[in-house]
This record gives sequence, C-alpha cells and structure tokens, in this order.
Amino acid sequence: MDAVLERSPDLGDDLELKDATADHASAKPTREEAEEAVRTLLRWAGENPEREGLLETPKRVTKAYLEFFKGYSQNPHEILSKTFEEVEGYNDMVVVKDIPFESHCEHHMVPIIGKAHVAYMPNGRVVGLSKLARTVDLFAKRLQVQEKMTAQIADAIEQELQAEGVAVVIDAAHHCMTMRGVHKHDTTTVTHSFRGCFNESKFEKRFWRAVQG
Ligand SMILES: Nc1nc2c(ncn2[C@@H]2O[C@H](COP(=O)(O)OP(=O)(O)OP(=O)(O)O)[C@@H](O)[C@H]2O)c(=O)[nH]1
Ligand SMILES: [Zn+2]
Repeated sequence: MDAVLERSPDLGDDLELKDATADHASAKPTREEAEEAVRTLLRWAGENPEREGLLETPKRVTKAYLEFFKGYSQNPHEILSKTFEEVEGYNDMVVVKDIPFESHCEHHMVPIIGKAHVAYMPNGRVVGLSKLARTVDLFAKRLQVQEKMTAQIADAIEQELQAEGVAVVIDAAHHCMTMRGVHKHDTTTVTHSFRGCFNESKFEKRFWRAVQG
C-alpha cells in the first residue's frame, strides 16, 4: 500500500503519514448514500425506516451530521490570522475560560460535552476573543479523542499567533461512559496542554488562579 507524507490542513507545518489510497474527498459518499446508511442503522436498531415517523429521519440525520462535523471543512488559519496590536502595550496572559463545546467521540460516535479553558501569552499581537472559542469549536466539530483535541487547539494557537505560551485545559463528560459501557455518570475527564511559558510554575499558577476565579 502506498503511503505519502502530506501536510496536515489544520496543523500548518506538521507532517502526517497518510495512506495515499485513502483520498477523503473521493471517498465521500453522496447524500443519498449517507441517507441509505441511516436507513440501514435504523433497521439494525430494530426499526422500520418506512414507517411514517421515520420517513424523513435519514434526511434529518445527514443534515445534523453537517452541523456535528463541520470542523472538517474549517481551517484554524482562517480563524486566527486576523490579529491586532493596538492594545496599549498589553503584554500579559489572556485567559478565556468556561468555553462550552459539544463534540463526538471517535470510538463510539456519541457526544462529548464539556468546557475548555484557553490561555495564551501574546507576542506583540492579540486575537479577537471569540476566535479562541471558534478554534475550540473547529476541533470539537470533528470526531475526537479528548487528548488529541486538547493538543490540536494548543498547536493551532501556538503556531498561528506565534504565542510565547499557550495553555489549554478541557473538562468533559464522555457519553460513551454514561449511556453505555461502564455507565459512570457524573464522571468527567480533564486534559491539559501547556506550551512555552505556561510550563513555568509562576505562569501555570496564575493561569489556574484565573480559571478557578
Ligand atoms: N483516552 C481516551 N479514551 C477515550 C476517549 N473517548 C472514549 N475513550 C475510551 O476509548 C475506549 C475504547 O475501548 P474499546 O475496548 O476499544 O471499546 P469498548 O469495548 O466500547 O469499551 P468500553 O467503553 O469499555 O465498553 C474506552 O475505554 C473509552 O472510554 C478519549 O477521548 N480519550
Ligand atoms: Zn466513546
């Protein structure tokens, strides 16, 4: 099987090993094929896709998927490239906390619901605050593993803003652990990605103070 090194569209200069035969664009099914797959899953669940209440369900599900997974068609550069420097010399950390997000776990395709705290140390320029929340959403709206999502957000902000440091903490509930499997309710998972100055304890402490209020 041929394998090629390609530039990852979302991580700038990071190189990823990809299977040359796994061309995502050409592998993408038509809407009709996706709707047929939903009918198959309905039959798998024990349902009759032809009954009245389910007739429009395949259309609704494929429409919902466009929303759940819209992050595949987005690029962090588009979100984070607009910066500004007129901030009266402000050169301290910026912390945006409690950013809610909805994602889906790549193992079971069920929701991951949580919040992210994102901080960066500007390098002369700042970015619009909403863009940090949009960056969280971009990666959330893909199939995810929480550790990967945490690292992807940190990578994107570090690379696009050339920040002196980045901190990303995610606290999330995995519904594959609540509504199936081990059935552990009220359990959340916390992941961290600290880059640059946030690896120094004084900055890390200030970050946690800001997050914990
Ligand atoms: N590290 C990590 N694990 C995750 C994440 N989301 C789901 N998982 C875990 O992925 C694992 C998949 O395990 P498997 O044994 O392959 O699948 P499974 O039989 O459905 O596992 P159970 O959930 O234990 O029933 C499970 O332990 C999930 O809890 C995540 O974001 N990060
Ligand atoms: Zn899962």
